[in-house]
Amino acid sequence: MLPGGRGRRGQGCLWPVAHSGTQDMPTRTSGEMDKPLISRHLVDSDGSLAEAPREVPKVGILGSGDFARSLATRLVGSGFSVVVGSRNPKRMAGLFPSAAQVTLQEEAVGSPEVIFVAMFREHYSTLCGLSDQLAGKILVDVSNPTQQEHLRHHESNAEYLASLFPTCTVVKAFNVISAWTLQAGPRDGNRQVPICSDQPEAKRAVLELAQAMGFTPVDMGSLASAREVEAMPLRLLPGWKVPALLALGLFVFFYTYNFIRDVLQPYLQEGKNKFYQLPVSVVNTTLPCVAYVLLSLVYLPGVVAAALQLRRGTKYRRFPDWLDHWLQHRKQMGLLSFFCAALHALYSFCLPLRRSHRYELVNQAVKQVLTNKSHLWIEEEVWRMEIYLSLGVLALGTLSLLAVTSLPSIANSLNWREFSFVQRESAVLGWAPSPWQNQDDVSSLNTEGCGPDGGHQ
Ligand SMILES: NC(=O)C1=CN([C@@H]2O[C@H](COP(=O)(O)OP(=O)(O)OC[C@H]3O[C@@H](n4cnc5c(N)ncnc54)[C@H](OP(=O)(O)O)[C@@H]3O)[C@@H](O)[C@H]2O)C=CC1
Ligand SMILES: [Fe+3]
Repeated sequence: MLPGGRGRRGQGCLWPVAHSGTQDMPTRTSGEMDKPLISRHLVDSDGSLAEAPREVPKVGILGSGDFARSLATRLVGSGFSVVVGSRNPKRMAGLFPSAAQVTLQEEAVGSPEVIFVAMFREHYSTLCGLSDQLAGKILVDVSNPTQQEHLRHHESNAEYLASLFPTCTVVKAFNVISAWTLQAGPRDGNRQVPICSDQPEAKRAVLELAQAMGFTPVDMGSLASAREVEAMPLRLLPGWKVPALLALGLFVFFYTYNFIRDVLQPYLQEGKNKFYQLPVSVVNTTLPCVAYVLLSLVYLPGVVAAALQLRRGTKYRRFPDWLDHWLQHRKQMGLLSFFCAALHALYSFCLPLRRSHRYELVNQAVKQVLTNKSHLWIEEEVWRMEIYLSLGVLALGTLSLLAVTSLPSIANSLNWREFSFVQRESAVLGWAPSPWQNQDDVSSLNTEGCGPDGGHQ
C-alpha cells in the first residue's frame, strides 16, 4: 500500500501501512473482500474514526551512485522508509538524506519487499552472493544500456537480471527518468514511467510506488517489452524525424529555386551582383514557401482519407500504412510550419535594418532629387502593403493559436468540443479533421475506422 494510498495485493495490501507484512493480515470474509482495506483500520467498531497505526513502507536500493541518491531522496520525500545497500556504506552515507539508512548490501536486502537495482548491467553478477536473501523479492531494474550495449546484447538488461535471479521477480521501470528529474520531482521533465514485468502483482506494486512518487505509470506488459522500454531513452525525438527531414528538404528545394530566380538569373542576364541577399532576403522568401507547403500537408491527408472512405463506401477499414503515418505526423508538420512562419515574421522585421536597405533608400531619394520629384506616394502600393502586412499578422496569430492549443498541457485542459472548435474555426478549413491533435487520438481515429471528421463528437 502506498503511503495513504489504496493499493491491494490481490485482495490485500501491496505495501504494509496498517499492519506489518501480508502474513499477519487479518482474515477477511468474502463480503469484506470488496471493501478497501484502509477503511477497516480507519473506522472503529463503534463507527468513530480512529487513528490508523502507520508503518512506513520500506524500499531497498542496491548501489549508491547518482541514480540511487536521487531515488532515495524522492522515496523519502514520498513517505517511504529507504534502506541503501552499498559496498562502502561508511563513505557513501553522508551523500544520502539522513532519513535513509545506508548499510552493507547483505544487510539492506533483508527486510524490503521491493529492491531497486541502481547499478550497471556489468555489475549485476556481483550480487549473486545475495541470491538466498533476495529469493522471493521484487527487483526493479532501472538500468539504461548504451547504444552499443543495446545492439550487442540480444536480451534486455531486465531479462539478464531475471536470468541471474530466477527466484526473484524482476520489474523494469524508471529507466526513462533521469536522476535529475527524480530529485527535482515530477513537475519538471517527463512524468511517464513505462513499467513491465511477467508477474502482475509485482508490476502492480511498482506501478503504485511510481504513482506515490508523483509519476504516471504506464503498463507496458510482460518483461519481453523490456528491450523496447530500454530503447526509449536512446531515441532522439522519434516522432519528429520524418517531419524535420521533410521541412529540411523543402527548405533546400525552395532556397535553391529562390537563389536561381532572385540571385543567379539577374547576375547571368543583367550582370547584377545580388549575392548579398543570400543570408537574409533569400532565406526570408524561402521560409513562407516551406510554411505554406507544410501547412497544406497537414490538411491534405484528411482530404485524402475522406476521399478514400467515399471510394470504399465504408469508414470501417484501416487506412493504408503510408496514410496512417502521414496522419500521425500532422501535428509535428503543423508545428514546423508555425516555426517557419514565426521565423519569416522575425526576418521580415530585420529587413529594414540591413545596410543594403539603407543604401537603396538613399539611392532612391537621390534619384528623386535628380528627377526633381519632391513627393513620392503611390496610393495603390500603400494600401496593398497595409493589407498585406495585416493579413500576414492575422495568419501568424491564427497559426500561433493552433500551435498553442495543440500543446498537450493546453489541449488537455479543453474538452473535445472546445478543442475541435478552436482547431476548425481557426483553421477556417471547414470540415477538415483536427490535424494538430495528439498522435494517440489520430491513431485511434484510424483504427476505430472513424472518418476524418468523426469519432469524437
Ligand atoms: N544517472 C541517471 O540519470 C540514470 C541512471 N540510470 C541507471 O541507473 C543505474 C545506476 O546509474 P548511476 O547511479 O548513474 O551510476 P553510478 O556509477 O553513479 O553508480 C553505480 C553504482 O553501482 C554500485 N556498484 C555495485 N557494484 C559495483 C561494482 N562491482 N562496480 C562498480 N559499481 C558497483 C556502486 O555503488 P556502491 O559502491 O555503493 O556499491 C555505484 O555507486 C545504471 O544502470 C543507469 O543506467 C537510469 C536512468 C537515469
Ligand atoms: Fe510574408
